[in-house]
Amino acid sequence: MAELTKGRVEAGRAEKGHVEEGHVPTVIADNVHIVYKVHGAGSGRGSAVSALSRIVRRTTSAGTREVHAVKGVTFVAHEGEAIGLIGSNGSGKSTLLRAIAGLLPPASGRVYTHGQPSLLGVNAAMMNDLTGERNVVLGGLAMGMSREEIRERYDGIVDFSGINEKGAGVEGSSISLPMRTYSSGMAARLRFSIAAAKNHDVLMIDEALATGDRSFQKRSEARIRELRKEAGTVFLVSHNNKSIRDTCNRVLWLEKGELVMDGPTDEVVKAYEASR
Ligand SMILES: Nc1ncnc2c1ncn2[C@@H]1O[C@H](COP(=O)(O)OP(=O)(O)OP(=O)(O)O)[C@@H](O)[C@H]1O
Repeated sequence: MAELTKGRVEAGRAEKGHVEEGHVPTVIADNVHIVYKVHGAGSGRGSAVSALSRIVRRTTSAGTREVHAVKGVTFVAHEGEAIGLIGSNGSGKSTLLRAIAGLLPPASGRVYTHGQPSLLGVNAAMMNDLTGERNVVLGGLAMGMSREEIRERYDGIVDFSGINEKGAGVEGSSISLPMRTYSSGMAARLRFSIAAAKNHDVLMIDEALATGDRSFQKRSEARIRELRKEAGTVFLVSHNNKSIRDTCNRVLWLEKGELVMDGPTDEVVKAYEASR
């Protein structure tokens, strides 16, 4: 399996003066293929007895199956773009996002990124037994903020999340309660708020907006627009076409791991909706 090549797009930076404003590349995916190897596929293959017998017979697992999740995807993302990823269930959206974040090595092809991409998933780790307050600090540190920056932005993060608002759950200051007492929506809001407090070169969001209520979604969409203005690139995976239309200026449409269409939001979403 080829190594993931994550080079900085120095060329884009170095030649910034020569590159048309707003066209500095931040992510280049060059014919990226991602293959999962699933061990223990097939009936009985996953049992301890069959694993032991394979060790004794020194055979490699006959039950290993490959899932070719992303097939030859190529695109260039630029500063200031918000790119939506759409497609049916299992079309490879999350896999492509994880590959851009450097969490999955391509079987072939390359991903070049400028700066450190941050993946904000609905499953981003939070410490359930710690209070929301402590999680803001830890999450901020994990995102690369200094303690000073976290102190400065703390109130903004909590206000943005709306965690302390009446009706968000427990009345009063929920931020001082352990995370395990939060609903999944409240936890997702806090995660988004922490990540959105920082300016990112490349921010990737996987369905995080789907969990908040409408007013939180509006705030999040506005913040994504701001992040774009601050010269970042935002990727958004969502099944909510409205969210994609309201937030993204460009859309990549994947089906069965292949890039079907790449273009302005309106055109691609229309074609996608017409195909269903
Ligand atoms: N960890 C894994 N191991 C093996 N196969 C996987 C793994 N994760 C995803 N897949 C497979 O890869 C393909 C693409 O999955 P992926 O989660 O990227 O799709 P998606 O477009 O994000 O789907 P959804 O819209 O349902 O979230 C699917 O066939 C899926 O079964």
